[in-house]
Amino acid sequence: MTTGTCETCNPSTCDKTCEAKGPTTIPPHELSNIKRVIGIMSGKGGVGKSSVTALLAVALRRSGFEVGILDADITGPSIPRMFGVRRPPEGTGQGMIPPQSPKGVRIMSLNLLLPHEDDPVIWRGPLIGGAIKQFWTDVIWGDLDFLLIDLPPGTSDAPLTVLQSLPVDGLIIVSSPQELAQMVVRKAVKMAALMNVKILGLVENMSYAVCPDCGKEIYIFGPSRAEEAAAEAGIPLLGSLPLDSELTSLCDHGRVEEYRGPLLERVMEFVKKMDRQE
Ligand SMILES: Nc1ncnc2c1ncn2[C@@H]1O[C@H](COP(=O)(O)OP(=O)(O)OP(=O)(O)O)[C@@H](O)[C@H]1O
Repeated sequence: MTTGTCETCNPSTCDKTCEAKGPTTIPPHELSNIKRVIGIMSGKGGVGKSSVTALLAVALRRSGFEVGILDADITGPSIPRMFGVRRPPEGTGQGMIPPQSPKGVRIMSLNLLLPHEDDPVIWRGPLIGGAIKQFWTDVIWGDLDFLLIDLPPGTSDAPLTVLQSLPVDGLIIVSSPQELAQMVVRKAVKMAALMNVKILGLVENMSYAVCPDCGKEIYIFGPSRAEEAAAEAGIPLLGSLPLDSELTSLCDHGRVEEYRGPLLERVMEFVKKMDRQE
């Protein structure tokens, strides 16, 4: 790899540990003033990465922060649906103004540009990477305290584009209690290390269910491995989240901002832990 051109670099074989990463990050739109960029990543699909992104946005917004979500999960976008946002961004001569959720979270997702929400996006890697970069360079995010990036699962082209081209301040890794998910956490952690991106911590989602009658915690997928997985990967554990069918239902109906259940308090705690790390 030569300094300044890490676009085509393979970080797992590059011996320079991405020292070119700094110079190649691209500037945001000139009318965007973003204080912190946080990526939400998972080693594998379906562990609740988008739900954790949405809850983080809700928690931050309720704490009075200006928040945006860049949905980089181009082929499987779910953020607009969770927030009930269908309006496309407003195009101006200068760029795109992202639509806002009812509570004021600014959202940009490819789904907002498609004629129908269920139209598939059958794109190859370079096109996907190009779209993600445009959501950074061509979207007028305005003044944001936090831009959350919902990354596609795994360690493929799209997360690589984000980590190489956008100035990500920290990553949150979402996992579920199954052993397989732990193995892929280690992959995600190694990728972040290769890209020199700080990991803010691990969140174990769907860790347990709470019995509605007696309040007992039931470990459906077996005992939580969150502490063990975080220690093994050498990253802080932000916490474990229970299963809550109210969250599923509100996400399905575009009303995640109305959620007031137990996961939100936990996510508020992550936010405080993240702040203490700064
Ligand atoms: N803690 C939870 N309690 C109840 N339902 C949950 C929880 N976390 C996620 N879900 C539900 O599980 C499903 C998958 O979640 P989500 O879309 O957030 O996963 P993901 O990891 O982003 O998936 P993908 O890999 O497709 O991007 C959704 O229907 C969501 O509402």
